[in-house]
Amino acid sequence: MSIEVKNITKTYGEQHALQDVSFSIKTGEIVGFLGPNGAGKSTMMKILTSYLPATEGEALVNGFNVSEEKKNVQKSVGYLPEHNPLYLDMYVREFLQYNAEIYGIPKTEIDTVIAQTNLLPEAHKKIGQLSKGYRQRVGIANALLHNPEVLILDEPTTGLDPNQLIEIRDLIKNIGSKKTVLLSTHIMQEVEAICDRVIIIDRGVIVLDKKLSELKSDEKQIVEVEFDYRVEEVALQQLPQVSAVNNTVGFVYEIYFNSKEDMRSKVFDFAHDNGLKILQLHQKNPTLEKLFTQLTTQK
Ligand SMILES: Nc1ncnc2c1ncn2[C@@H]1O[C@H](COP(=O)(O)OP(=O)(O)OP(=O)(O)O)[C@@H](O)[C@H]1O
Repeated sequence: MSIEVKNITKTYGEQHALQDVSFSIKTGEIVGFLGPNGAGKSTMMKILTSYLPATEGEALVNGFNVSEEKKNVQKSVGYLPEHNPLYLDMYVREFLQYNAEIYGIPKTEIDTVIAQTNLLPEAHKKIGQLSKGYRQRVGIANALLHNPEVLILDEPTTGLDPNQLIEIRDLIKNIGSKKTVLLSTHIMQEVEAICDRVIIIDRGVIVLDKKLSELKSDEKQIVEVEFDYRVEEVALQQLPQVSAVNNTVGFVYEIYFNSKEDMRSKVFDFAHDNGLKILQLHQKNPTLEKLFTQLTTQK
């Protein structure tokens, strides 16, 4: 096991941030830690990186106890905190070099992580001059410097534009093929795009822990599409096996299909036949959406 959490409770004064939380993550898994604001995601991640002590319970990372073997835990974990702390006046390479020196990491690793995170075209710039997406890459490169077995990423894609979002998701997926990854998010699509498994937490309590493959609905799917122009909902309802169409915002539509087959190609053909351009197109898992709403809505 890469991560083992056993009955962790964390209180801040009167505030119960985590209550009797247990889960384990196998080596090589990419797990999404999903929950609404204030659910306890960052608190759990800080405990797993030995940054915060738990009030009760025990956690092991890479076999090391987070409260008793902090050094070994930190060697095993790469951590990207929620507000990615960077020195904006430093150049990318200088920043990575600075951190490598502090932790006694050979200089050769700098080129490795720059290549791994596709930072090379921006590596000569000051961090303050980089886009948010590239700053996230610097944060991830920094987390990878000591070649840790486990990566803990706290909301790695918050605030990114759609292109950067796709790039960072691809990067995490790629890294996840070699390492164990725990990433927090409050975006369901994120989990579907990147993760093997989802753990949903709400008000400090785990309310669901399942593999995504177990959650996939066989008969239903939602296709979310953004066109470059307005489309009548009735026109989309003519697509095969449509049960409902919902214009969520602007030219973005959710199309509910009763079908096992991937219906994105049908939506693509529809756009082509009607002279429309597709700006975004993806499938959503109605089961996960429904579960998230059911499990995290204030009772
Ligand atoms: N240092 C602190 N002192 C007091 N309360 C805190 C502290 N840090 C977090 N909390 C509280 O603990 C709860 C869990 O917070 P946490 O930041 O872990 O949630 P989160 O799921 O990461 O939220 P978000 O998605 O908004 O980042 C919240 O109610 C928060 O206000």
